[in-house]
Amino acid sequence: MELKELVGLKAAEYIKDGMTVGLGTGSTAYYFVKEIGRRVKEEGLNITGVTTSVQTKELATELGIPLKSVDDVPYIDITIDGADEISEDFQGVKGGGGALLFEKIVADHSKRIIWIVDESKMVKHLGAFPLPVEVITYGSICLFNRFEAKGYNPTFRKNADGSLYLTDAKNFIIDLHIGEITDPKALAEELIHYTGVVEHGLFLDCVDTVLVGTADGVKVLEARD
Ligand SMILES: O=C(CO)[C@H](O)[C@H](O)COP(=O)(O)O
Repeated sequence: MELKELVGLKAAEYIKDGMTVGLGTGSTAYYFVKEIGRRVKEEGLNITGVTTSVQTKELATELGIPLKSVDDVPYIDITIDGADEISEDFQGVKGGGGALLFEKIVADHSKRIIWIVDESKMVKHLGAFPLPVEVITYGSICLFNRFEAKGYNPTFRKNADGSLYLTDAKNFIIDLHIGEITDPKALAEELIHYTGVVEHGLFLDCVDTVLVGTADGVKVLEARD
């Protein structure tokens, strides 16, 4: 079994009847959502899902998982999502799949967050993976130029056909190729203050548990210990 599937199935064990569950986005979260769909159908699992992207909403709907908008629940009990990089001190980069904005809104509304990754995502310091920044389309070239002047090596995210990628909220993504991020908190603070930046992919001090798929099985890392 693929490591992504292994952690996706393991994560589903954390879901109990009656929970409101944040459903993440990406190829790892896919296996989790599929398993939740199976349990809803075959075992009568009674949960309410809150999705983090149009892609996950379509999958969850197809699987028959009851859904609500994040605006219609008082809180989310637990959110299971993927990540692109997780540092030794449990800071994360997300948004490789383009869903960082909705993922962060759902994360902010969640009592517990579990990230599911294969071991290739666990790093000493963040920065090998490009850092996504979601920006409104108006003025995005001005922002791009400012990032370039800062030495952040920006690139506009594009689709396979070369057109500019649009997020679910109809914004652009500028990926920053910064290299090692020595002070993620300072960078997060800087990025969010550029006019036109909607959100960035630094997810700091938010994860509770990380499930890491390894060749020897799933490792459970508690971030708050
Ligand atoms: O943040 C994300 C989407 O915006 C994903 O969780 C992240 O990109 C990991 O995806 P995958 O499990 O496919 O590697």
